[in-house]
Amino acid sequence: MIDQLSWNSLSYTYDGRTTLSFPDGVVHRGEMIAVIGNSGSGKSTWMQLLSGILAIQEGNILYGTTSLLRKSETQRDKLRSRHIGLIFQKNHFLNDLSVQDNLMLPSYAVRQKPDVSFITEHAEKLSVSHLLQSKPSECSVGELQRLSILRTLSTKPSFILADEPTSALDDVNASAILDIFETISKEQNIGILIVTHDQRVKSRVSNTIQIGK
Ligand SMILES: Nc1ncnc2c1ncn2[C@@H]1O[C@H](COP(=O)(O)OP(=O)(O)OP(=O)(O)O)[C@@H](O)[C@H]1O
Repeated sequence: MIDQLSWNSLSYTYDGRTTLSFPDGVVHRGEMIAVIGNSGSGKSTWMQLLSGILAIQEGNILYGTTSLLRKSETQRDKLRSRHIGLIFQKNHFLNDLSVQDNLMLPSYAVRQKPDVSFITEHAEKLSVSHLLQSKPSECSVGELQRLSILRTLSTKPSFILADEPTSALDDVNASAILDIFETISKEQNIGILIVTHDQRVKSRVSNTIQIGK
């Protein structure tokens, strides 16, 4: 378990040309923050750095007191799977499998036995328990977004990094997703970082980090 995620003096250069610099930040478990920036400002790059998908070029990232600096890709993958849950804008579900089987895949990926009672209990809380035997293709966009939150929760992360989780949703569904994040952060003491250009998120978080101008 780690209590905080922090990063400092972070910058990243693509092809020796485009240099992106990021403001320093720290997020604690139980907090919910927004990372806001215009298109092209570097939000995806920042998210990939924080989650260890990209290697650090400049600066440092700490999971608790463990630095990602000079860690191999395999070491970063391990740290990510232990501490971080990722939610992407496009939900990647396998349509040949039931929703429930999809929800169990992350546990198999880290060689753990899926916690079926956790999935059942949280499916109830997220109002998706009636979908567990359905195919992902039979679910709505809002339902898939709630299912992807459940899939991430099943790995019991300390922090969740969510990429534009509300941008494709109408006001009602966006508000429902933000309600769920708020409950998760409080009840399960998870730090939630929402990467977005959706201004609706700003009023719902305790802190906003602006990337770019
Ligand atoms: N693989 C890459 N190679 C070269 N340049 C890249 C690469 N990925 C991103 N960039 C550049 O880095 C800058 C930031 O891109 P990034 O995708 O991080 O921004 P973003 O804020 O997530 O944008 P959006 O909101 O449009 O998804 C852009 O100018 C982009 O063209």
